[in-house]
Amino acid sequence: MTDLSRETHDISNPRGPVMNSIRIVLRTLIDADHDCRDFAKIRAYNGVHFALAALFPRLISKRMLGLVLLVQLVTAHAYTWPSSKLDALESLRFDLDKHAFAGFIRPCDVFIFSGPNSGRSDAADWIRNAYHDMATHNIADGTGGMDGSIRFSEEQSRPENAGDGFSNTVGLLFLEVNRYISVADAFAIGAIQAIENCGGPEIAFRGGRVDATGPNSPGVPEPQQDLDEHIASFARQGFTQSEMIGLVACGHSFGGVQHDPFPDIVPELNDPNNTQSVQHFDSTNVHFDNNIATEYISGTTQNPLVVGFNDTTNSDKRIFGSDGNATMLSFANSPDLFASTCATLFAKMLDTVPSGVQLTDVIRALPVKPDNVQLALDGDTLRLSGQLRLWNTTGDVNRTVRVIWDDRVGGTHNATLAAAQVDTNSPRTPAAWYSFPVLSLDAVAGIEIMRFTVNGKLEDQDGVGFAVDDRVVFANTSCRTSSSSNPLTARYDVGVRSGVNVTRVYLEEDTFDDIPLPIVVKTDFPPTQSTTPTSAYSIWSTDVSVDVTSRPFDVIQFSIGAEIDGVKITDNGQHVLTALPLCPGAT
Ligand code: HEM
Repeated sequence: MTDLSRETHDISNPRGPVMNSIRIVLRTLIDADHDCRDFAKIRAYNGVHFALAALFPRLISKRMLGLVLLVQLVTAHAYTWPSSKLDALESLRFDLDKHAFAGFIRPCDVFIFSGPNSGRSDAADWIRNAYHDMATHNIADGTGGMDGSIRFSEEQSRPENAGDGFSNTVGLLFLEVNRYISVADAFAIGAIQAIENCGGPEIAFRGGRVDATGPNSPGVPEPQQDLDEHIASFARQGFTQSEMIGLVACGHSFGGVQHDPFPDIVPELNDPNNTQSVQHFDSTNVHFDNNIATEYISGTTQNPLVVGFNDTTNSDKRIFGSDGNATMLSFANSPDLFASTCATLFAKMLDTVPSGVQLTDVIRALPVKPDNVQLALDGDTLRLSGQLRLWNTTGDVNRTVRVIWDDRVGGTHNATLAAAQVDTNSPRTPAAWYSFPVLSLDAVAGIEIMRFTVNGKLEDQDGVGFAVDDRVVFANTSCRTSSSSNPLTARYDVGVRSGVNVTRVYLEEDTFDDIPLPIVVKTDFPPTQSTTPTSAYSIWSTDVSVDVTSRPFDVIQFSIGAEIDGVKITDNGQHVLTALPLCPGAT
């Protein structure tokens, strides 16, 4: 029997209650490197061709350039499902309703750390959090940037990071961190969702930020610094003076300055509708709009960094006025210009990463996306379950959606999906969800590829299809070996397809190390085929025992991983231990 509590790193309560709660969220690892597209290579390839074309126009045919352009267009718009990392990033980026953090920014004035009327909002905290994470960047030496370093208490305790907005943000956004979603990617998506969900423009998102393992050098601008210091600070971060004006105005479309961390800027307001005494930057502090500029230009602004009683800390006044108000005037005159400028600047801010970090292309929503597709072995049958998302589609009771799948022996089968729900709450784009019926597949025939039809129109990823891996699957004979609540004990069974070169099978448990960074703890299955083999699969089994004394809030769940021909795969499943049935005879 494998004692997971001993095999696991000692992660018991490394960072207090927040870390305890984040460990509830368990998902999958960087092992999925086999299915990550190599964007670096594609970009390098394209770059070389364009450079050659510029130098030797006759050598590179128009046709070839057209091909390169096409490759760029395609890679900028979609990726091929499945890709564990891109699927997870795409989901967090677009499926707001599927993720816990939607409730923290919807409606936009939610501030879950206090009752209503606090004057604060999670949305404003998340935007400021992203800026302060990025603002340590040094364009000269490539250090700092969006790398999640603001999660370290050493960084949070610096005067430049005054207030509890960062610890609040880290606590909430860590809920979405896992082997596929770095802390910094979660911070970036959190800021994007806050902005888009609260009236802001659509912001291009690239994934792949790499988390720092310790705090960065200080470098976030502070209000008492003078204009030259701010221009120099933004230049060090990689922003021109006019970009500085824009980015500050865009960020300060949300939130305000609190009395508590900034008593020299904002007095106690003694307002029951603003219990944390926040003097807001504009009159629409939980909504993105150009009021930050119109109120500034019209002279009605109450922005505490413009009309604060202490002129030393009126940094927005100095910054906004540093080009004779030209930029702010243009923003005041055009909400569209303000929105498009902010979309560009926010994206630049979020894409400012330490040198060497290679971000993906902009991640766009897949028009047709299977979700949570799972296979489970049940005797001689494979049970296929899952969902399908149709993007940018409203509910239509008359729509017929079918799944078609090819098995391994030349057969083709199909079934109709049931309409499940329509998400209309995404900031802009509705999505219709469909559920697979319980599908029983002959285990010997297995499954290779799915396709879908929507009202008869074929959706098959341009002929590639949607691949399903039936080589190593969870087996429904898995069960709890005792009803004890501590330790929790179970036997996990996995079906390994006959004839497949499987060198290793293991349970994966997503958790965090002491840094904290997401890790996957693996528990190997002994390479024996102990229980009755089905005609198509042999069964590998392992016992687990988990001492939950130090992790009372954790959901103990595992995914199934394996190495086949030296390549790691995972089912990305969430096989919850307490959801397993009791084994026959167990008490
Ligand atoms: C010279 C540059 C900047 C200075 C001196 C500055 C200063 C400040 C100060 C003193 C606060 C009050 C914080 C609190 O009370 O908790 C604040 C809030 C905020 N800042 Fe800035 N800021 C700057 C640039 C930016 C930028 C570039 C962004 C984003 C793009 C940004 C986004 C925010 C947001 C969203 C808040 C509101 C936070 C909340 O209400 O919880 N700031 N800023």
